[in-house]
Order: sequence, then C-alpha cells, then structure tokens
Amino acid sequence: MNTSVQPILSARGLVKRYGRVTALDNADFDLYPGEILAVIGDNGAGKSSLIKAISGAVIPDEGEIKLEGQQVQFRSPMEAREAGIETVYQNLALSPALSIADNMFLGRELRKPGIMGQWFRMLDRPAMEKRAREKLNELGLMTIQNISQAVETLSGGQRQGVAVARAAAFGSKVVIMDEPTAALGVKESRRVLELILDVKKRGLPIVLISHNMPHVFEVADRIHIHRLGRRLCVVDPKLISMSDAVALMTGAKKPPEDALAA
Ligand SMILES: Nc1ncnc2c1ncn2[C@@H]1O[C@H](COP(=O)(O)OP(=O)(O)OP(=O)(O)O)[C@@H](O)[C@H]1O
Repeated sequence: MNTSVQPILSARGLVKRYGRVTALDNADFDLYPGEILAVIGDNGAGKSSLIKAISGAVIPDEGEIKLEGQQVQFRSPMEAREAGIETVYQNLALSPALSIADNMFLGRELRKPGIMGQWFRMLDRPAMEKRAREKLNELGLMTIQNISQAVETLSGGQRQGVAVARAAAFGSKVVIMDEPTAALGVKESRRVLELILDVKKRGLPIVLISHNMPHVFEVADRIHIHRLGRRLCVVDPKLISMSDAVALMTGAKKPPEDALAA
C-alpha cells in the first residue's frame, strides 16, 4: 500500500466520552485509496465508536476528520452518506418488510411526477427495481431472483448481500463494514468476503471491522490495531502472524518501533 499518497479519509486526536467512560482517547485513523483496512481490537477497545465518529453516527467531543484532505464535521449518518461514505452497520439497518429494491433506495427513493404534476412526486418503483437489479447483477448477487421480494424472506447471507450492495452502489468514496460476517454461516461468509474483494476491485476503499482473524488476514491490505480507545499501531498482514496480531491487540506484546505507519 502506497502510504506516501494522501489518505482518502483520516482522523486525528478523536475523543469520545460517555459519562466516565472514554470510548475514544486521542484516536488517529488513516484510510488510503483502494485499500482494504481492517480494524481489530479487543471487546470495548473503541472500534465501533471510531467507526461511528467517521460515519457521522456519533459526534466526537474532540479531534478532526478529513475526507480527501478537507476537514469535515458530520452531524448525522445522512451527511456522511451525502459525502460518499456508506456504512454497513452490525444490525444492517434494513427494513425487513420492505422489498430488496425499496431497501436499496431507503432514504433516497427515486421519484417521478404524479398526476398532480411536480408537487406530488410518486415513488418510481420500476426505475428503482431496474437500478437495484443492475447493481445486484453487477456485484454477482445472481441468487436473488425477485427484486420485489421482502427482505425478511431472504437468508442471512442474502440480507448481508443487499446491505453490502447498497453500500457499494451508493458509496462513492468509502465503504465501512462493521462485523459483516459475524452472524453468517461458512458459505454465506465466503460470499460476503468475495463481495468485499469485488468492491475493492471496483476501486472503492473499505474499512472492515472484524473479530474474525482468518477473514481479516485473508482480505486486508493493512491492519489497524485499536487498543484502549486509540490506534496502537498499523501492521502488514503479510509480515505478521495472526497470533502476534492478537498479542498486540490484547496488550500481551508491545508494537515494534516501525509499526506505527506500516
Ligand atoms: N452509547 C454508549 N453509552 C455508554 N458507553 C458506551 C456507549 N457506546 C460505547 N460505550 C463504551 O465505550 C467503550 C468502547 O465501546 P465500543 O463499542 O466502541 O468498543 P468496540 O471495540 O466496538 O467493542 P466490541 O468489540 O465489544 O463491539 C466501551 O467501554 C463501551 O461500553
């Protein structure tokens, strides 16, 4: 990974306190163009808080965030989405009773003029279904036959696929995935890992938060190790063993001198 270029998304000195708990304690973050950056850390290390801060879901108490070198202050996930940062949260944020197409366009529905003209714009369902089908085909999610099928009737892997496809379809700059394989079986996890690699092939950088070390080591270009609310170090999965990464994460081992900007 060429870290001499400007990061597409970066953060410096992020602090987030919840009462007496400091979830983020002077945390830094850098994501470079075209890479898959895994974020790993023990339970409670502050990974979700970090991701929420850079995706607009929480507002940090201190620190700065830059997107393509420009300082940004997202006050909501919608603002981050509008800036090109799409997040697949652990709970997927899908509406089970709605169709695949409706879920893909949730919050940014396509509309057309209604019978009363421009004042009453109706949902353009055929256009949304066509675009959703194109996106899913493009991402190789051919197993989904019927785009108007309700999401609650899909398997866990297919649901994850819809959430990832939505992020990949609309994320113009960054896709963030929080534990995308946590609730999935072996086959479904495999498909999601392939999807992550597909998204990377299409040129979008990805932040992957995961507890699954084999998955992290399989797809990540770099690994950001988060500990006690801050970035401890960044390591190259080709140069470190899984057990050493876990030892760094848990504090059993200290990071080498040169691991800060790997
Ligand atoms: N909304 C909140 N209110 C109070 N405390 C919170 C809140 N969100 C996070 N915390 C606390 O902040 C710390 C960091 O939590 P966070 O969820 O960011 O960690 P994590 O690394 O994602 O953990 P896990 O791997 O267990 O999901 C924890 O001590 C957690 O209890």
